[in-house]
Amino acid sequence: MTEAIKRSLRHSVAARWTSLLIVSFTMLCGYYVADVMSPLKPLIEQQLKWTSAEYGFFTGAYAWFNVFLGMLIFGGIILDKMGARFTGILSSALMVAGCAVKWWAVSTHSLDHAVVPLLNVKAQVMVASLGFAAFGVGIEIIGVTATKVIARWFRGYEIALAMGLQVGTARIGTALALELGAPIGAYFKAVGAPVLLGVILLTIGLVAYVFYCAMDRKLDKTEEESGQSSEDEEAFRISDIREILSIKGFWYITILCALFYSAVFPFLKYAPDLMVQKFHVKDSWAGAIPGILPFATIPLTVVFGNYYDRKGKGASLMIIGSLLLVVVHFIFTVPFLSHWTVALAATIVLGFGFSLVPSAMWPSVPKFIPHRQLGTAYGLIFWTQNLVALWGIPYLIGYVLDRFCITGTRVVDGVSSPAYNYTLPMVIFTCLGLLAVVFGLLLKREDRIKGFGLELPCREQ
Ligand SMILES: C[C@H](N)C(=O)N[C@@H](CCCCN)C(=O)O
Repeated sequence: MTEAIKRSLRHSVAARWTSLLIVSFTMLCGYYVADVMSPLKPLIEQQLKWTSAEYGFFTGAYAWFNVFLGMLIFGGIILDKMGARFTGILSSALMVAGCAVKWWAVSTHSLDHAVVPLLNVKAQVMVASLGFAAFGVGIEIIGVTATKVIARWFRGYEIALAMGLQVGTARIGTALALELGAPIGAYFKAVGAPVLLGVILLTIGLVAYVFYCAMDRKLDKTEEESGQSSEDEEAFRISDIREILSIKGFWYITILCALFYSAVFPFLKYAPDLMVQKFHVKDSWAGAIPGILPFATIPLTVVFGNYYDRKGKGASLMIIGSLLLVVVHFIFTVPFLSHWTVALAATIVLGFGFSLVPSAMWPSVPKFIPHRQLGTAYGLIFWTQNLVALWGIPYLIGYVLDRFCITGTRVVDGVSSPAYNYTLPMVIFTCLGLLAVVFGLLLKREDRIKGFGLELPCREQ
């Protein structure tokens, strides 16, 4: 056997980075579609006559199947049992199909005036929501798949930088959606236009993933030939779930993830309104300051990922990131700090927190979970995050706002809407951040006891 055959493909710099490029591109397309409807809310209300409640119903659909049908848990298990090729193609195809259904629903007139019996929901809203729910399964499972793919190719190399680059690239998709969604919709005078662009992008992403599959097959072959398949290739057993759940560090990182993202993702959904209600930003500029966040995180995630690879300190980075979150939310809580420059400065600091934690959290999991169980482990983490951060907390904040925070009525261009005091929701976000710090500290202590190596560099020196 020649030396060239003996070496696994993952030792090739070009192959490693090409695989990262491909899966990151597929993720970018997914993140574009995940966020493209947010800047279209006014157009949706004007053209499709959806109410805010209907828009909220649609937005929440993202997590329906993931959370209530446990699709993320099954997705993680399928990934460990069937591999990245099968799972990646399946989830990419699901994203395309879900987005196509959503596009059809918002573009057709055949659903006009139809209502779903018993549920009393407009048929158009329901079909678009079902499409978005299917897309939600696809994007979350491809997220788990991409993370495991990167962990496999970059083990012992620049794993945190690679995961940071993947997250940073995906955030370009978010930024494109926020920046381009409304202008494309306005140019074509159609909500469906930027959604159709999403279908096209996702189809290209699927084709790109098919190319990745060829590399993955080649990686399997070279790993086999070089005798490196070892425990990675052992079949996944259902009893592995028990094993994963018996690791205290796994619980700490899962809870930290749920708390941290609960203080970021739902906050971002309400941030434009907070800017208007507390910082007296004009309605038309509501999204300008929160919109800075994805841009700030693109380079920072990469910088912190690189730092973790070279210097380590993963648990400390997660604690610092969570602390920054507490500071930012506390600033947003203080009633007299209401100048827009405060909001701008706080959002930039939030960008640091929102980069520090993801750059350190995702590459830390392979330090204490064996590769063959990684899909299931990430699936369980994503499921908990979907349940708490993407479904439970947004619902709680909406309830708290309606029940306890209405202070009067605002009238803009002759249209009246409730005026809110955001102090209580911001106290909730601050507490979530504080709890994230506590679980970060617990994780660091567990790391010291068990020696996971979270404070050590990821890259073999
Ligand atoms: C929303 C999704 N479940 C999520 O957690 N996304 C993370 C990145 C996770 C992928 C890590 N390779 C995010 O910060 O967007």
